[in-house]
Amino acid sequence: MFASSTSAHPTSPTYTEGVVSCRGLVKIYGEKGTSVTALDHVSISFEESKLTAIMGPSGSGKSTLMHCLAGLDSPSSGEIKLEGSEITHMNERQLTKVRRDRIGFIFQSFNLVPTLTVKQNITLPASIAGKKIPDERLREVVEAVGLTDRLSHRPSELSGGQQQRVACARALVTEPAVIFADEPTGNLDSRSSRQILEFLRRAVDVYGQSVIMVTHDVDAAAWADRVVFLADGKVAGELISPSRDMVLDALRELGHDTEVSLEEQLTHMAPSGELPPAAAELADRAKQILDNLPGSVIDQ
Ligand SMILES: Nc1ncnc2c1ncn2[C@@H]1O[C@H](COP(=O)(O)OP(=O)(O)OP(=O)(O)O)[C@@H](O)[C@H]1O
Repeated sequence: MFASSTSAHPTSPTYTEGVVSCRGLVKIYGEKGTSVTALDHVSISFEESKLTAIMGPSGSGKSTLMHCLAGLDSPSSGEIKLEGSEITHMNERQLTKVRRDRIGFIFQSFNLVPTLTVKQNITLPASIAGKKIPDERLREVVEAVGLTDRLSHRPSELSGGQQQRVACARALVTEPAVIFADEPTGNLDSRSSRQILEFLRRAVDVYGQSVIMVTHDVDAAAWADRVVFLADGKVAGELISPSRDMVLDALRELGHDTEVSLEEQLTHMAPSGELPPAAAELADRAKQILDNLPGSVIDQ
């Protein structure tokens, strides 16, 4: 099943130490009898200055992996290294410092402070750490997200896309070792999603940032340098420099094609008018049901 990583077939990732890596990571929630193994011996490494997408069906462990790697949740066993330092045995104070100084977060729900202005939101993590962001750096990042004329606005005065751009600027401004993005485009329309993905791409290509993004969105994944697939708490394969079609094929090969909604497939229907697989299957099923109905029902 696994072939060349530049084809549509996902390959098994090899383990080498990157900006973030984990080895033998296990996360079990709950007590014996009712326990859930969310991560089942995951070993994976994320290279510096790359945009990596993590995909997989609901419940496959994507958020758990991201939360463990970011020091927001503690694994049951295994090791996690951030920039070469083992974080699994750090105490809460050390972890807080690592999260504050070396990690940027972008969440689906933006997580902005409503009473603060855009500028204050962007500089908040640095202010809490008692650091001043150099004016030049702030100007550069604010310009990159296109918010120069919105700095004194409150989040409620911004669109969803603009709010997520504030969250992106906040994550980037302190130049963290890695930015974790949990479904960063999940709440956005396609235009705003594109702006966020363009921004994340630039953060990697221009600023050399490392971004790890959980997504269900095939289009978002196609912006990544690498897509890692999870299934049942395990790494199921990966793609390097994937196209949208490669991601779709890999999801199908891994048996995850239910992740691609019919609506999404219809949006990308081939110009020839050919039905995408899920729509064709649905049409077939509808036809079978109609064919098997008694004539009187159809005539009514
Ligand atoms: N706090 C928790 N307590 C108990 N079980 C949990 C907890 N968090 C996650 N799980 C379980 O762990 C498994 C992995 O969950 P996780 O949220 O990591 O999956 P996911 O791939 O991110 O899913 P989704 O795409 O739906 O967000 C699931 O079976 C989930 O029910």
